[in-house]
Amino acid sequence: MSTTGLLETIIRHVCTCVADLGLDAETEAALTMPMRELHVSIPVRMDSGKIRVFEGFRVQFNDARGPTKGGIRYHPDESLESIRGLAAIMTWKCALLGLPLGGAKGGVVCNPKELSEAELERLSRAYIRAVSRFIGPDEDIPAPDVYTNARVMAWMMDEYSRIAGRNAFGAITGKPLSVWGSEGRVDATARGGWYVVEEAAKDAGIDLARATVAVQGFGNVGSHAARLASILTGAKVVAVSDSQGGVMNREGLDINRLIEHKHATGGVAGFPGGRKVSSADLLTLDVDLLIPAALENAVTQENAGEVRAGIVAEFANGPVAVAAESALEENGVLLLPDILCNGGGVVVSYFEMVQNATLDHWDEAEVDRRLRKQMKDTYHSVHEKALISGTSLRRAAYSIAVTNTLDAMRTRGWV
Ligand SMILES: NC(=O)C1=CN([C@@H]2O[C@H](COP(=O)(O)OP(=O)(O)OC[C@H]3O[C@@H](n4cnc5c(N)ncnc54)[C@H](O)[C@@H]3O)[C@@H](O)[C@H]2O)C=CC1
Ligand SMILES: O=C(O)CCC(=O)C(=O)O
Repeated sequence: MSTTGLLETIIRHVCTCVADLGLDAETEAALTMPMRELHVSIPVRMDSGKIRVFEGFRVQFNDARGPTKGGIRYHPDESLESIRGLAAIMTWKCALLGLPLGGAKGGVVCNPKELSEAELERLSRAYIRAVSRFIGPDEDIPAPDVYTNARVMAWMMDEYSRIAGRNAFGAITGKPLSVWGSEGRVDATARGGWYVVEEAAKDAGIDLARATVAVQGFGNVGSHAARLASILTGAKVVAVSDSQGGVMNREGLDINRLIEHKHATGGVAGFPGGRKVSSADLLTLDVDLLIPAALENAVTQENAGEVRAGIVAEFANGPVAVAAESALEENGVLLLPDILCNGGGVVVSYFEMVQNATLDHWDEAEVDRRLRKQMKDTYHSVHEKALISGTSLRRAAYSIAVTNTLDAMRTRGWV
């Protein structure tokens, strides 16, 4: 899965809106250029005693609607270009969901699987030192993304607090509960995605209780998506994969046992309750619902024609390349766009910010009630817009997001 081309994809989506809304070239430039980019070198002392210098990024794409928000990725193939694209996605996601936030994303070029726990902690703290002047509860609030988690967020919050000289819990979200993370953040992206899928399936006349599901990616988003499938909807997960390989079982996979297997062995491959399937073949299995929950560009022009699922729900960011969309559309595949479908993570991150700012703590039922309403309401506003304008859900979602952002930019006198 290539991470290149993501920004071009997002720019194409925005430019379609610019044309739909009849905007001029200067406004298009203001909507497609990142506001600020940090490109940092991060020296870290390794366990061997030697210094290794890592490359890191933080892109703050647009803050017209509020402080910028978005995760931090640790990945060997990370690049400024892909972080730009992901920061742009965050801008449109927050605007679509009506959050008082702009969009950002960060990344470090590294392979966390090759780092010891102590090296990972030193790297995470050093990254925060490198970007600390540009982030903060009122400026830009990082969160977890690919190959980072609540543990990493705790180190980052602690390092930021040391620099600030005070407890700054609200500087980072996705933290552990002991340092005022929010209930429900850990599975919020997957849960929010299912709330969108539930509504879309109803509108499409699909009975999820009889549906089969394939999930690509078995990390935070993918494993919770697989676990919640039967709990929330009764749907049966028949295939999952991660970076090491995949497993399938037409009778349904036992997801709790699969999670145990992944903890014990490091991957889903070799799970005794199913047979082998490659991550690429999983995408074209005969299932009702395909959930790409790994990296960008999983569905491309090359394999889009072979996708047999009736619904593709983008739980990952940018998993369907722009060039693949027409083939999916021609085959009648209903595509649920990322800025709608995976917004549950940032919604509960926003709830975490609100709780931190007001020294409050909401219970899990309260978080879930608010998340469910926000996701379902947003789906319906996108669906209604798509019906009225006769466009895809993606185009309708971008239209709402760009209009909301543009309203703030115009009101502030930027364009
Ligand atoms: N964590 C969050 O709250 C949110 C994450 N996302 C997006 O969801 C996606 C997944 O993120 P997380 O689950 O947080 O990351 P993660 O690091 O927890 O999991 C990533 C998973 O993808 C797998 N993977 C990597 N390459 C693969 C390949 N070629 N084939 C199959 N699986 C592969 C990894 O093995 C791992 O299981 C990303 O696009 C991320 O940006 C979106 C919204 C929020
Ligand atoms: O929770 C957050 O603030 C950001 C989540 C994120 O990175 C994403 O939605 O892609």
